[in-house]
Amino acid sequence: MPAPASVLVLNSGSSSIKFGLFDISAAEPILLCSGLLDEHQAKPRLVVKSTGGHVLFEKKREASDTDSGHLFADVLGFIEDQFGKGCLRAVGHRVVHGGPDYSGPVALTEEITAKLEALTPLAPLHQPRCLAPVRTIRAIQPALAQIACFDTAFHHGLAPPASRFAIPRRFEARGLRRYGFHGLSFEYVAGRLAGTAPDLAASRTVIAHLGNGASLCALRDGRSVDTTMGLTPLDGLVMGTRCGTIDPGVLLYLQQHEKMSAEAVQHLLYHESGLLGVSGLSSDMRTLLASREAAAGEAIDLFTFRAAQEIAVMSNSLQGLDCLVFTGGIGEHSKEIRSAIGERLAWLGVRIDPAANDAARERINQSGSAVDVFVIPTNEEITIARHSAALLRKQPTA
Ligand SMILES: Nc1ncnc2c1ncn2[C@@H]1O[C@H](COP(=O)(O)OP(=O)(O)O)[C@@H](O)[C@H]1O
Ligand SMILES: CC(=O)OP(=O)(O)O
Ligand SMILES: [Mg+2]
Repeated sequence: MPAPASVLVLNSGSSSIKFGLFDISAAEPILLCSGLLDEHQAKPRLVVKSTGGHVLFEKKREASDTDSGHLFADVLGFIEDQFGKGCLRAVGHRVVHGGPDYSGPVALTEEITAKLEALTPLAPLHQPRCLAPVRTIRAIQPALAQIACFDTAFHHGLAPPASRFAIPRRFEARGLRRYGFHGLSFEYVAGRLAGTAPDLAASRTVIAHLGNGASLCALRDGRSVDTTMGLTPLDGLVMGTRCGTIDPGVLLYLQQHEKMSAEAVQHLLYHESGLLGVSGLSSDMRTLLASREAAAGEAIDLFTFRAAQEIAVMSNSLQGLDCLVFTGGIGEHSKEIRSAIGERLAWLGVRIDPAANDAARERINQSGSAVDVFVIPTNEEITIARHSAALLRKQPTA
């Protein structure tokens, strides 16, 4: 049997690397196998599984393997062995920041890769992790097409005042504005919502992507009109290790009075803050939920307080709230967090049904709730596969 035309999708998040291999010979990509490297684990391993859940390939990440480059070389080797030489048509990458220029996927040339690498200061936790595999794969298979799909693209239509910062206008001309992230996730979830509840497709919807990184998107007619992340993925909600929205005076204080360098402040806000900083224990919500320590409870409390607060802000941008959707590692798996956020939003008419919430059903609101509430597992990988396949059809030599 000839090897199926396929696309390898890489989704490099802040705490995990996910990948999927998709057969793209039909109109809708079909998953052939998937992999995960969860960096919350003490000894991270890349585990590749068949769609039936069988482990096909396992690889320990070496301590020296800081950018996971060798893992991708192994993954390419595994794909050739398992699915045949020449089946790969392209690698589709999640690239977190697309800057002002990209409103959709793009075939990665050397020039574009360098331009995206230059955006590293705007997403220091993600951009190098997303782009390192591009260089590794180019070194191994220079002729293989590589395609970037951006977190920022879904929010490209954001307009003032939502996109504007209250700083002198000359900085806006230099690109300092709200870009927003998690767009591949919001795009997928909005599509699923439209399929599941077509009457809600045009409604005033807030999608809460709650993972290690966390952000909200306010959607009207399925399009992003506001979002909590800004120029960088540091803004908005409390995250695993990121602070979210903070008085900018804190940054000045740290530099001027604590005598911290800009690099030290950056490290503090991206790597040592959020759930980890407040709990002093862990960035992993599972660990905090299982802990009896008071500081763990306080970190969870701040997380749900800020999430509910920002959902109210997004509802104001929409002038009301018809539908709330939870997604991301925490949003999909934690009934406790969904319930706590729902309780804080009771004044907005959110009523979560405890039994439906416990069972993580797709719809979890009570029948009398003014707001429809859903849990929709995200799938950034298939979104990237769809975009990559579409670009290959348009530009077969991509
Ligand atoms: N069963 C669970 N209960 C609570 N939190 C969970 C559960 N499973 C996963 N999580 C949380 O999801 C987070 C990872 O989310 P995910 O969206 O996969 O991360 P990333 O931002 O790296 O893509 C972890 O930090 C973990 O705290
Ligand atoms: C943009 C972002 O924060 O992504 P992640 O949640 O994967 O870290
Ligand atoms: Mg993610």
